[in-house]
Amino acid sequence: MATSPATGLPRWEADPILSVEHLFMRFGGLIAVNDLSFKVGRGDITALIGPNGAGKTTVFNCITGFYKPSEGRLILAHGRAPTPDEIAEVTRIGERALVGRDAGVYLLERMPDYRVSGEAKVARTFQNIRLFTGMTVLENLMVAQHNALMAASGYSLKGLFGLPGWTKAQKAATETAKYWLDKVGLTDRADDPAGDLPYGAQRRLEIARAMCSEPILLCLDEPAAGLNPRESLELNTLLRAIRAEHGTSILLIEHDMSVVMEISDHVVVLDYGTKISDGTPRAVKDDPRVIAAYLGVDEDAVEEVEAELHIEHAATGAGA
Ligand SMILES: Nc1ncnc2c1ncn2[C@@H]1O[C@H](COP(=O)(O)OP(=O)(O)OP(=O)(O)O)[C@@H](O)[C@H]1O
Repeated sequence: MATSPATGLPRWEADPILSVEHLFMRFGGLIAVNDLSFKVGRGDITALIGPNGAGKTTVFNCITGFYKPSEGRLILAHGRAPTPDEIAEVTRIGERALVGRDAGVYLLERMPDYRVSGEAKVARTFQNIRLFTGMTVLENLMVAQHNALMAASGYSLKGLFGLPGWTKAQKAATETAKYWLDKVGLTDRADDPAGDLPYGAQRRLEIARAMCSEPILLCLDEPAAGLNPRESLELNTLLRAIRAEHGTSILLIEHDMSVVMEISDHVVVLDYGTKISDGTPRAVKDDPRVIAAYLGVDEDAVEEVEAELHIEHAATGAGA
């Protein structure tokens, strides 16, 4: 387990980059997220797991500003860990962030999605791939840097006249795009439409696109979905490299247990919107509540139930 040398505590307790506090998300009468609290350690790979409909994507949507939570606080820390006084201060004054010289505290529940990505530096990918399929692979990575390029243009016509600040920013954006193309093994496909890439390559391109915005926290919604075993292994290597070489903290939703158990430092388990377990992969795997809710459904048991259902369907003439 990754622990803090100073305190011996797990990193997510000693130095959280994200603290989710008493998060609720209600859709009419449905409570999709129910008083959820957990922490994401700086530099950790944290997995959010749970059965279908447990509320994982809703949590992501709250963190990344796509949903405004019904209740709760989402504290993102830049630089050193903020003190409780700093957190209390930004909460009290009603601002979305308090940014000092060596630290910044961002309250994500107060920010729309474009500020979460642009200011708080939280990037995400989606369960269903959302690339610009008609644009080339390289263009997808340049579009991801639109914010930086617009800032360099002074939101004016500087770009059209090729002024030095703009030209420099454009060169830097191209270099960043080339770097990530190389990292995800897509340099030779740079000029092909993104929609022509095989599925696994599109998933890697999505991660590269998210990394072009230089996030401090990368949120990945089922990055291994639809990947074959070789591609899953490559994904593990890529995520480890992102963490090791860029110090980016990673929060991922994943159903593929080989990915979760292999690369996570910390696993948080949801069931019906409530946290049922939180700890190291090993601790969570052995937790009876998790076994009961999720991991414990072994294939034999599933097959038995399915067989029974088929017999019932046949007897009643119902179902396919
Ligand atoms: N926009 C919405 N409006 C109404 N209900 C919603 C909305 N988004 C999610 N839900 C409901 O909230 C619950 C949690 O859904 P969510 O997609 O977060 O689960 P999940 O754990 O990500 O599931 P999966 O693993 O299947 O993707 C579900 O009952 C879902 O139907």
